[in-house]
Parts: sequence; C-alpha cells; structure tokens
Amino acid sequence: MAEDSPVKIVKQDKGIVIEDDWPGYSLDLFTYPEHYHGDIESVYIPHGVIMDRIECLARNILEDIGNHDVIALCVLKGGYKFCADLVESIKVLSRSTNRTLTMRVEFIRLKSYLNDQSTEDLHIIGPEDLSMLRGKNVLIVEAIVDTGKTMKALLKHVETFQPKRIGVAGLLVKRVPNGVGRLPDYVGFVIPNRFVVGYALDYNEYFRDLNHICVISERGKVKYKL
Ligand SMILES: O=P(O)(O)OC[C@H]1O[C@H](OP(=O)(O)OP(=O)(O)O)[C@H](O)[C@@H]1O
Ligand code: HPA
Repeated sequence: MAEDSPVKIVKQDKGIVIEDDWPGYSLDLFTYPEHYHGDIESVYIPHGVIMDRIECLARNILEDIGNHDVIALCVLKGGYKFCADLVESIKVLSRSTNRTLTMRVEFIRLKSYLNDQSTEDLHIIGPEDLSMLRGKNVLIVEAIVDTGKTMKALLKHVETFQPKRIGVAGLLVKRVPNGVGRLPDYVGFVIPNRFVVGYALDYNEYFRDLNHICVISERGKVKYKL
C-alpha cells in the first residue's frame, strides 16, 4: 500500500564533478550524426556514461521513494530524454526488487534561451493547470540547471499547487558565477561553464537528435544563430 507521508530525501546525490580542464573526448572516437560534422567540438559525456549515471540516480531515488506514490514532472523540452530514461530505469529497478510502484508522469514546458544566452523572457508555456499535484509527492525532472532561473520560477509555480513534497532530479548542474536558487537533490554531473548540446539539450532547437552530450563549436553557434 502507498504511504501517505511525504517522501524523505536522504539519498541525496551531489553528482560527478567534471573539472574545468576536461577537454572532452575526441570526436574520432565516437559516432554522431553526419549533419553535425564541424558543429561540435568534443564529446563531453558519452551516451553510455549518461545511462550508467541515470541508473545510479534511479537507485537512490527509488530508495527514498519506498512505498510512496510519486508524480514525475518532466521539464520540456530539454528534459524529455532524461525523464524517459530515468522513469524507465526506476521501473526496471522496482520490478527487479519486487516492488509495485506507480509513477505518474506529467509535463511542463518552460522556455527562456535564445542562442546560448538566458533571457529575461521566461515563459511557462503550459499546462496552466497542475492541480493534479496537490497533496502529492512530486519529483521535478530537469536536464540542466545553469543560471538557476528556470528552476527558481518552476518551483515558485509548482508550490502554488500545494504538493506534499517536491524533490528535484537534475542531470547536469553548471558551475556558473551568481547561480540562483535551489540545487537538485539528485545530480548527475556538475559541469564547467560551457554550452553543451545533445541528449535533448538544444541550441535554437538543433542538436536534440544527438545522443552524446557535446560541446558546441564556434562554427555550430554561428551556423544556427538566430
Ligand atoms: O538554469 P537556466 O539558466 O534557467 O537554464 C536551464 C533551462 O534552460 C533550458 O531550457 P530552454 O529555455 O532552452 O527551453 P527548452 O528546454 O525548450 O530548450 C533547459 O532545458 C533548462 O530548462
Ligand atoms: O548549456 C546548455 N545547453 C543547452 N541548453 C541550456 N540551457 C541552459 N544551459 C544550457
């Protein structure tokens, strides 16, 4: 039976720290779509490493969830791959440990970036009504916390629907000067202040179809600039 109390977050994960001098892997060592040739500088986090890390996060999250019901709130668009892989990993782990876990997934979309810059124009595009979160344990699933502005606005918005407890899983947290707001409870990787793309992270909607997380090249920035 599902427990009625709030989920206790005890298995916090501060993430794997990628140092500032990490150049990434040479592109020759990996495959990637031909149409991005010249548009990326290096493979920063290979797809397989992302998947392994997600499995660890899933294990920690599952231990904290116990027998509680949880709603995963996927932050679109950048979070769609992380959310799908995280929920799948939690499902597989819960089956292999004979648990009966019901995890609902809901979606919200926020947008603020133009080119590689955060703008003041932060829109919550939808849905307006998240009343299904009232009294529930909510796990926000976000691909990247950079300036932290998106997470700050999102938490403020979600709190108005009075969930029981909000946990946050973030695949990437960027080391930036003057970052704002709450850091995720479960972090995949802490990365240097470089603009990364792939694994659903975009630059003006390009690169979401790249499996690895890569550093965009100057040529890529110019080619897809708006
Ligand atoms: O911490 P911040 O500096 O606020 O940046 C993080 C946000 O930026 C990106 O979203 P974006 O606005 O590009 O929309 P998208 O997810 O649809 O690409 C990303 O997916 C995060 O949601
Ligand atoms: O480095 C980034 N890449 C893609 N989207 C982002 N949104 C914030 N930071 C980033």
